[in-house]
Amino acid sequence: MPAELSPIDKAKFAAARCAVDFVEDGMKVGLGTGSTAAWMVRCLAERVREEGLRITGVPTSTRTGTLARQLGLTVTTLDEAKWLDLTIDGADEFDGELNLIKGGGAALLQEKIVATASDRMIVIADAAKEVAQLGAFPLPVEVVRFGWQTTQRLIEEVLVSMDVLGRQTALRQSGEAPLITDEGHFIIDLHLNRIENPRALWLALNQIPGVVENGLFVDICDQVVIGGTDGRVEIRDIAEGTVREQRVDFIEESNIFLDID
Ligand SMILES: O=C[C@H](O)[C@H](O)[C@H](O)COP(=O)(O)O
Repeated sequence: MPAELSPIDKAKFAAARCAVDFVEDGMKVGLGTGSTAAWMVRCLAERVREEGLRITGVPTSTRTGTLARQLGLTVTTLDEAKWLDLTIDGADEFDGELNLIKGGGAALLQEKIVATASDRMIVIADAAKEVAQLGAFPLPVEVVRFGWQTTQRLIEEVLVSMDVLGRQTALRQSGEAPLITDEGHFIIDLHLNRIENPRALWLALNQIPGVVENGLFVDICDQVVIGGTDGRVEIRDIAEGTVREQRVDFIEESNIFLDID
């Protein structure tokens, strides 16, 4: 392993490397977005190269699609694949019930569609992503551009009516301009501090005209794989109620570490 790989990248790699072992020959796999998911795409590509695994990937963003193609993975659209065996993705936060906040990288809409169209969703994360209660990470809400300020006001009204603690909302920027998602929408980030009832908030936000989707994933994730900087990995399964530990080797000669930007 190159010396420049940071401890956090080691943890992300460990989680990703362990999770791709759940992928079997012939599977259709949802490919998440973000820095942890990028490790998963690299690990999957390595398994395809070395073991001749035949898998079809459905990317959840333009950038994941580009990376997957560059690494030689076969990718298709969700409409072509129709239904997936498994989706592996990162998260910004997860709680004890495996509710998630996602969308720090603005890919929440495609991520939620793809994860929902999968038999199973596995989240890969470093330990810092685990929280007792969701909400310290700003909750992203994807909104259509038309009338976005009205939508923002309606979101704030919902937060007041639900007695949510923090109520600051902000249009996400990309440099000087508003960030535009892959689907051509804006993102409004909600700075809430703490979310008492993720399910109620998820449903209430999605009732607002102009809201396309929000980054709360409730009852979608089945398993979380938590990577440690020393290669130790914990696998928690919510349905089975099990916790397992495993160890991942950092293989110095692996090609996987050579194409990191
Ligand atoms: O929109 C982005 C996604 O939801 C990511 O999976 C999430 O932000 C976690 O990203 P990272 O693995 O880079 O922390």
